[in-house]
This record gives sequence, C-alpha cells and structure tokens, in this order.
Amino acid sequence: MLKRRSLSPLHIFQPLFWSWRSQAWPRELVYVKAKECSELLSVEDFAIILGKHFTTFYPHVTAALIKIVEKPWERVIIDGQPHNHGFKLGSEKHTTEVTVRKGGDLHVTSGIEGLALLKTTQSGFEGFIRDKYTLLPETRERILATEVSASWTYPFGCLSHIPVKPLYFTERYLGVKNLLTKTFFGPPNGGVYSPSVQSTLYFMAKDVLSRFLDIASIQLRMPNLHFLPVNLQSKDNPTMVKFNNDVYLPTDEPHGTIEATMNRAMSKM
Ligand SMILES: O=c1[nH]c(=O)c2[nH]c(=O)[nH]c2[nH]1
Repeated sequence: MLKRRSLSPLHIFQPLFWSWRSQAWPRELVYVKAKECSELLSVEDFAIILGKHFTTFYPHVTAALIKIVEKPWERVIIDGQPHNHGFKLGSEKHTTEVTVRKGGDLHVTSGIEGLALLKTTQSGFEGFIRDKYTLLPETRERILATEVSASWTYPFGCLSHIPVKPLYFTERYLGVKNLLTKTFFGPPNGGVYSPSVQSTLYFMAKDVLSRFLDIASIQLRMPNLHFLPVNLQSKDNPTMVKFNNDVYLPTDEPHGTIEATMNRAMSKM
C-alpha cells in the first residue's frame, strides 16, 4: 500500500480521455487499477493496463485509447536537503497516448509538453529565401527561445513485444528530454551555433532517432518566441538609447511555429 509520505510523483496521474464514449466514465476503475499496482509504473505502462482491462473485460469494446498527462511534481530541496514530503510543480509534462485493440494490437506514443528553452547567444537567422516582400535582415546574433512539444512513437505493434524492463518508458522519456536539451544548447562552454529554428529542430530530431533505435518516429513543434532588441531613437540623439545587449522586448504574437516529423526509413528493431 502507498503511504502518503512516500507518495511518488509517478503516482499522480491525470487520465484524460478514452474512446469508449458511450458509457459512463467509471472513474473508480482507474483508482482500482492504480491501487492494484504494487510498484512504480510509467504512465505508458499504466495506460496499457487500463487499455488491456477495457478490451478484455467488456465484450463490446474493440479498442481503447488512453491519454495520460503526468504532472511533474518535484521534491523540494531545503538548505541542500531533499524534503521528505514537500514537492513543487515543475514545468514540462510527460504525456502518453496508447491504443490497445482486442487481440493485443498496440500503439504507444510518448511525449513532452511545455519544455521551455532559451539561449542568449549562438543563434541567428540566415540563409533564408528572399523575395521582393522580404524585409527581415539576416542576423548571426539573437536570443533563441522556444517551448518544445515533442511526441514519438515506438515500434511495438503488440502487447507481447513491450520490453519487460521496469520503468523502461520513463527512462526513455528522460533520455529523450535530456538529448533534445543537449542538442538545442550544445556543450556547456561554447554551445553550438543555430542558423535557424528549422536547423536546430532538424538536428534535435535526428539525434533522437540516431541514439534511440527503439523510437520509430518523432514529431517536434517549436514556436519561435521572440525577444526583440529595444532601440529607442530620438531625432535629437539617435544613438542615445540604442540597443546595447541590454533591454529585450518579449513578444508573444505574432510568431512562427516550426514543426516537423522525422521517420526512420525502416525500424531497426
Ligand atoms: O529561426 C527562424 N525561423 C524562421 O522561419 C523565422 N522567421 C522569422 O521571421 N524569424 C525566424 N527565425
């Protein structure tokens, strides 16, 4: 049984939806299934348990789609010591979408929502196509900020192909998150130059597919969140309040959103 003091963030699930809409929502069933778990599970594994239940227990249910968002409650550190029952809510969320069909066919997608990243240099926008309407000058120096949404698919087509390793999906989620972050920033001292959001997104997706052979495809969505240099010029003194790496204007809108899906030509599994 879980004790309140030892409650792990991994047990604070928020199941959102399943496709079996014609029946009343048996919320208790989710609680019952959670209580039956004797050890920590990933949200993907819990979604699979629910999907298996609905497709085996009810003769008229042919498929179950389970979506879960895991909120990142993180243990707080007070004076350098992890608190034994204090948590604070982090930002990015671990998501999953699992479809289980009667007979055992399976489709598992995992993802990250709200991974906010910003670098203060080593970013530009250059080499883009120009036409008679293009006003934007090229630059090799700007702030690059975004909020990454990622989702990736696994090649396990049926329940019997899922790895038996405990917390396998959680480990993969943390690995993908770390690698996306590392590729975005580059090494801690020099970083890596980004000529565009498009280029950085491409390398982030490519690195994930190269590193994790059990990921079949990955979709990334990265809004280009602007921090514009502020120039305040007056007629009398045009240089008096020129931008000097000092004041930036964060603008929510308008902004472009760069999005791409990268697939492996053939799964290596
Ligand atoms: O990295 C960028 N990609 C764009 O497509 C774009 N468009 C824009 O105005 N600035 C940028 N930056």
